[in-house]
Amino acid sequence: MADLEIDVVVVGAGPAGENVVDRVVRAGLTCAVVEKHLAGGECSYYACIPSKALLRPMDLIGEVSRVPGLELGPVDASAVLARRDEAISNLDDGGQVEWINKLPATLLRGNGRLTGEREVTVTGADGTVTVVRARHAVVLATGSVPVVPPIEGLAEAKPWFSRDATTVRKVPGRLAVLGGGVVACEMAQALHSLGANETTLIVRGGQLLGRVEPFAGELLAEAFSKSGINVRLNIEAERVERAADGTVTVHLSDGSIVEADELLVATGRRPATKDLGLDVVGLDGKGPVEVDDSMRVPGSEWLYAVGDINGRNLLTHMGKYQARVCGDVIAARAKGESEDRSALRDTGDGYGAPQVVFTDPQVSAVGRTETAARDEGFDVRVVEYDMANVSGAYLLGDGYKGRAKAVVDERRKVLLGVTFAGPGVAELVHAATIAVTAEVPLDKLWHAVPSFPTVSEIWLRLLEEYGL
Ligand SMILES: Cc1cc2nc3c(=O)[nH]c(=O)nc-3n(C[C@H](O)[C@H](O)[C@H](O)COP(=O)(O)OP(=O)(O)OC[C@H]3O[C@@H](n4cnc5c(N)ncnc54)[C@H](O)[C@@H]3O)c2cc1C
Ligand SMILES: NC(=O)c1ccc[n+]([C@@H]2O[C@H](COP(=O)([O-])OP(=O)(O)OC[C@H]3O[C@@H](n4cnc5c(N)ncnc54)[C@H](O)[C@@H]3O)[C@@H](O)[C@H]2O)c1
Repeated sequence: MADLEIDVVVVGAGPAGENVVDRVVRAGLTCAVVEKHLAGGECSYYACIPSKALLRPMDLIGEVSRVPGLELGPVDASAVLARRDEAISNLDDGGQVEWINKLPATLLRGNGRLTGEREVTVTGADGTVTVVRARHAVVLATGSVPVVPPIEGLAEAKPWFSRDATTVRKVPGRLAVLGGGVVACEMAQALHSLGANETTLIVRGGQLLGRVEPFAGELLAEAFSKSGINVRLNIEAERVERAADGTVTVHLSDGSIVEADELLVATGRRPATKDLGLDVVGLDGKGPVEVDDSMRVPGSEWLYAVGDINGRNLLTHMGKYQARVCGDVIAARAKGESEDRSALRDTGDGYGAPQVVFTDPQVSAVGRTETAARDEGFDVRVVEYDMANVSGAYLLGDGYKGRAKAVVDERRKVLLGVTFAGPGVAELVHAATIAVTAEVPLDKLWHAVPSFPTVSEIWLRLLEEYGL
């Protein structure tokens, strides 16, 4: 016998979970959301928001240093950390709780676990157990957790993970970072700008940001080295130890060592499926929870998964997009409505989600890289352009360095992917997202005239390079 019967139960109140709640309640269904920590999830308190708050001063330092006549004062790290604290509401989720209550939806504090068909058992911090039964759907939105690589001595050395870096109280003078992906690059640069004077990245692969076009990683590596961040490529960490005085020593595969006050491990994330009761639906919980394009677990009539847990794209905006699809699908199915609407299927993940890396230079990209497009068998043509030659970019500051690359499907004359690297390119990517997802033919794109003198004139230059 359930303690609570409700239309929809969502496990995890991160951005993905909260958006499902929003959509199903708007559609007139009742909903309970289970959260074991803070309503708002990783993104609001430990990931996107604090990291971007810590990166913003570095962005401005870059801007100011590129314009003659402006003077850069010393960075007051404590003021930056205070603004970060404000941005994460001092780890208080009161605002989110109020929002959930107002929807209205029911927030159940505690650990959620599948315990039967359409059934979630919530165990509160005080041991209280509540059994909730969903009439229509259970949605898993528990996010992801950092991967801990199997390196000798690593766990004993008590390394930092992304949460420690984003909620930092005292910036370490010497920082070692394991990994060369997004978290590693963003947090290395943020902490370096706030006083981590000796920062070293230990990167297994041959480039930073291994999933984007190589030129973007190269531009970033160049900027890192110019600012004094040490990048060690093609190298493995073999052993880690922490001495009594707190110094962490990382022993590398070439016999050298890196000494630091803290070691940040940023080697990817895995879906948060531990103790979620996935065996109830015959899943082993070893990888992401696979879903179809309606976000439902194949073979189940009632179980859905959105956000990081399904492994499609570990990005807040894509988790929220999946949540909109999922919430609307659940509502349509509950009401017996037709599902013949494009908004009821996730196609956005398939095109390749847009992503911005908030480093200096920023990197923004959408769609396929050249390599991915070729591997998929497209008839590819590539155009590239040096963004320093765009008037709008030149006016942003002296020595502007940036590059853009477009991957064209020659058969259909549409864009398959676009990548920008350079200061301020975050805001360029949405135009690219529209062009790529809407498959705008290049000869139509030609008539979308960018304003002068904006950096957006890069679009004109790319099309001219193409031959229009
Ligand atoms: C340092 C860092 C920076 C990032 N920056 C960006 C960025 O700038 N832009 C971007 O798009 N993405 C960014 N990301 C990725 C982004 O944070 C995630 O994609 C996003 O948080 C995923 O949302 P989610 O709702 O799936 O999961 P989460 O945000 O992880 O939320 C899951 C929630 O479920 C709860 N939960 C877990 N298990 C249970 C359970 N059994 N019972 C009850 N509750 C449970 C958790 O406590 C949590 O609140 C960043 C990630 C990191 C690590
Ligand atoms: N601005 C943003 O949108 C943003 C910012 C931060 C994080 N995120 C998301 O969070 C997710 C996690 O980020 P991340 O940087 O942890 O993962 P990632 O997958 O981007 O990078 C992981 C890095 O660790 C390396 N690595 C993996 N195993 C290793 C090992 N055993 N030893 C040494 N190196 C190893 C990889 O080669 C890679 O360089 C990403 O998928 C990203 O989408 C997004």
